Amino acid sequence: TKYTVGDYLAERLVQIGIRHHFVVPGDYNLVLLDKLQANPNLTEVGCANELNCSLAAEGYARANGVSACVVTFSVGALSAFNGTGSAYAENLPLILISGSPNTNDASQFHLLHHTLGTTDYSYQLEMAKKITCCAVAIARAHEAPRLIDRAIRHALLARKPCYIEIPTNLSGAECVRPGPISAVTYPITSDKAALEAAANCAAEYLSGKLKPVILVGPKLRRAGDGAEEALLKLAEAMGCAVAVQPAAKGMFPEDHKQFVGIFWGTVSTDAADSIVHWADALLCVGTVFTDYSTVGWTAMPDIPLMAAEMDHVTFPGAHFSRVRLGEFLSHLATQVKYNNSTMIEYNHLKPDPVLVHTAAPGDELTRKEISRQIQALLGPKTTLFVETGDSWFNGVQLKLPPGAQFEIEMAWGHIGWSIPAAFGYALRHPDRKTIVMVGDGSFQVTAQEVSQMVRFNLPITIVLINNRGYTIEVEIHDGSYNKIKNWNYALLVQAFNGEDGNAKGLSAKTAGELQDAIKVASENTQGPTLIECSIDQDDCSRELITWGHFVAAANARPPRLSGA
Ligand SMILES: C/C(NCc1cnc(C)nc1N)=C(/S)[C@H](O)COP(=O)(O)OP(=O)(O)O
Ligand SMILES: [Mg+2]
Repeated sequence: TKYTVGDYLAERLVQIGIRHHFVVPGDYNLVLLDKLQANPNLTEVGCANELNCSLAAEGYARANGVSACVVTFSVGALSAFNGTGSAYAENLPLILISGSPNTNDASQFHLLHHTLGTTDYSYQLEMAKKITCCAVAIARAHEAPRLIDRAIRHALLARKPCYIEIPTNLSGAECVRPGPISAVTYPITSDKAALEAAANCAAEYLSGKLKPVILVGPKLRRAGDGAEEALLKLAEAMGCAVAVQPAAKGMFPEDHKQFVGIFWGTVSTDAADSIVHWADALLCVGTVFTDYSTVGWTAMPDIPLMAAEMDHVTFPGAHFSRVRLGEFLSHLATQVKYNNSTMIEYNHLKPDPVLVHTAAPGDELTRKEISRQIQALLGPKTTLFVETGDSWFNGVQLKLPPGAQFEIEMAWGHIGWSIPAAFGYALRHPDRKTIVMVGDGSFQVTAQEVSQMVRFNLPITIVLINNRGYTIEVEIHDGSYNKIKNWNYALLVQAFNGEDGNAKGLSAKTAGELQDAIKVASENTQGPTLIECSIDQDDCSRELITWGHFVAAANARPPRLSGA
């Protein structure tokens, strides 16, 4: 049989480490789906809609490093653009692949289904260019190898999504076999001279400081190439305090003696903000300072920052290009002087462990009791997904034991992300126990994907916190729009079982009922277990209220008058 464009794409996806591809079929991509399915190393994963499909691919990329989402033209792709936006904001190489019209239609001025009803079908590619690092449309089969390789290479290098558009009559067209995958995957290494100079200059800069602190951000993990291990080496070579941004929780071991907590301004944990504000040098590694991570700009560090990024390093008086993060951190670790002044100070100021109250079984369920019981679930093989909402704050406060992982979507912040994303992640990590903390409002956005967890028998535990509405929004700015129709969430999940599923849907109103439900969940190894936890609608974290206050203030800044 002939080797085709679809076979080429399938082989490239497998060569870069993809084993599952997320799809919603449509008549523009059916031949392509056949070709992908024909590759024995790919498992096709159907999703209920393209928003969830793209978010499942986003979650898969967190586990696998790269992912693929295959949709049909326009009606599919425009929804998948949302998960693609998430991959862009969260620095994940998601490969968005869309079927498109037959190559003969444009020149015949045909009006087509699934389009805007004009004869110009180029709008999708133009839109994709804005939300990916590389967007290509294959017009003739012989261009496919060059364009597919280019898009995938850009995505892997930039840790950003890419877009590949394949006309419905080209997926089955003849194509040559791919060349060595190294041409697509080989990274751009540091320039040797720049690496040397950057490490020496940085060591010099730090040696002139009395109180250096390391602040870890979410791009540390996204940089790959051993950056997390290199950071550990550097931290131990310096002996300084290491604080972590909320979106980077889990990227530095929380049982490490130099871990000083999550730095999130006035809603930091473990007084991390005190030691960050005490520092006279802040080595920011892969950090992202947004309005949300700086609590409405109230927590923007006020000293000049030293920033080690994925491919460059800057600090007062210096900039070094083409210096890869992992290599830079490793090299700097051999040059820096030991200076544990910030750990000495931190050990004076760190707060004593707080006594966590254990509710009696008959006590009405509270947010704190839910957190206490989830804390007890965390272990070396667990991964906790925390959804946008008060789950961010409740999740960030939890302590990660060695090996426990944490996933949050704090840059894009699409409510509902956690359900499809946890599904995609768990497919790639069947060896781990995936737990989701999700609010009622978020769950309503993407609930359908629980049915894929059923289909793939994934024992994901979903802790649904039902506080009757959009509480985070209530705290930022309340209104009638923050009320939602309540569902019977436990019953809904049982409905997803159809005639053969193993999902369990439970509800808990007391501490004892939650304890019992968690036991059922831990024993349900053949499917997802959703536990609906009802709490008072005003039972939210103090951090949410404080953070919401400052974010609302930042949103309310008056427009700058022209010329003012
Ligand atoms: C509506 C919205 N954000 C606005 C928003 C709207 N649409 C999308 C896709 N993403 C968003 N973040 C948010 S955070 C809700 O409070 C979430 O409610 P819920 O899941 O119930 O969590 P909490 O009750 O803890 O807030
Ligand atoms: Mg809610």
